[in-house]
Amino acid sequence: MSCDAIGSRLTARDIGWGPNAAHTLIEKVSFSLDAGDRLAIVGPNGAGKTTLLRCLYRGLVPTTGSVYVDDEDIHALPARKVAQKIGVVLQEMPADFPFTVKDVVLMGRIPWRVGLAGWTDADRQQADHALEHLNLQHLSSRTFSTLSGGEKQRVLIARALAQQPQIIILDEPTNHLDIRHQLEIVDLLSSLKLTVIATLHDINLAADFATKAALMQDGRMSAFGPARTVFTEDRLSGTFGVKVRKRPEVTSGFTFSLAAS
Ligand SMILES: Nc1ncnc2c1ncn2[C@@H]1O[C@H](COP(=O)(O)OP(=O)(O)OP(=O)(O)O)[C@@H](O)[C@H]1O
Repeated sequence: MSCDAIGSRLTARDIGWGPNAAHTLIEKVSFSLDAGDRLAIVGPNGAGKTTLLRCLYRGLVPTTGSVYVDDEDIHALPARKVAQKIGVVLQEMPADFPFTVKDVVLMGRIPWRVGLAGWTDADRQQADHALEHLNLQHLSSRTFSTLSGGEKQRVLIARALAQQPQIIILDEPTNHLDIRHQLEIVDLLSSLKLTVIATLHDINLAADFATKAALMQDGRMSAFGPARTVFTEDRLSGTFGVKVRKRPEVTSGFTFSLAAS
């Protein structure tokens, strides 16, 4: 079942991308994840986090460098093969989607479909399992576009799980969620054996969730490593230009305030 799937290794080597030769948005990004790692990417608005994610899931072809999943260069693989390995949950929500929740989750099975065959029993089981995992069974017949932002987000995560990927990439997955659902999603992602890569704006949530962390600043990955070594007062204040204090009694208890000018 989707929740028992094992993650893959992912290696990014010297990734760079820009809309044209004179304009680079990310440069020389290199890092390596072991199977089952959970990477939190944090950084200021416009630092290049989403652009990096796009290169990692083959949404953009990097202008330099390569991305490997278990030694296979994803940009040399057909899109369908990559979709069998990497599930993606993006920030943009389809606004007017005339499908039920169950239909949307079943769409996660498209990379596994053979020819024009309809959904198989295995497809339906995977979709049901993902719906259960996200506590969404009661919404399965609702039209997706009638859901709240938080409910939509959970459906899109269920769709990614139904895809049975080894790696799941999420762009600000807790954005639309209230605090309880934020914690539930982070808990769920942490309970998977998959390799997970997520951009997050909440540093404390990121510190709780991540085995590895990366700081992005001005298109560069300025720090990467075990979360506890990356999330330090000095590094965070240098990256965000704010005063950062760590509360010693809590593992992930950072407080933030504007630095005196
Ligand atoms: N196709 C593009 N052409 C030109 N500029 C772009 C393009 N895509 C993104 N940008 C710009 O590149 C910068 C980085 O964007 P990106 O979305 O990767 O940042 P981010 O770190 O994810 O930001 P946020 O935290 O605000 O979501 C931004 O200034 C953005 O406007």
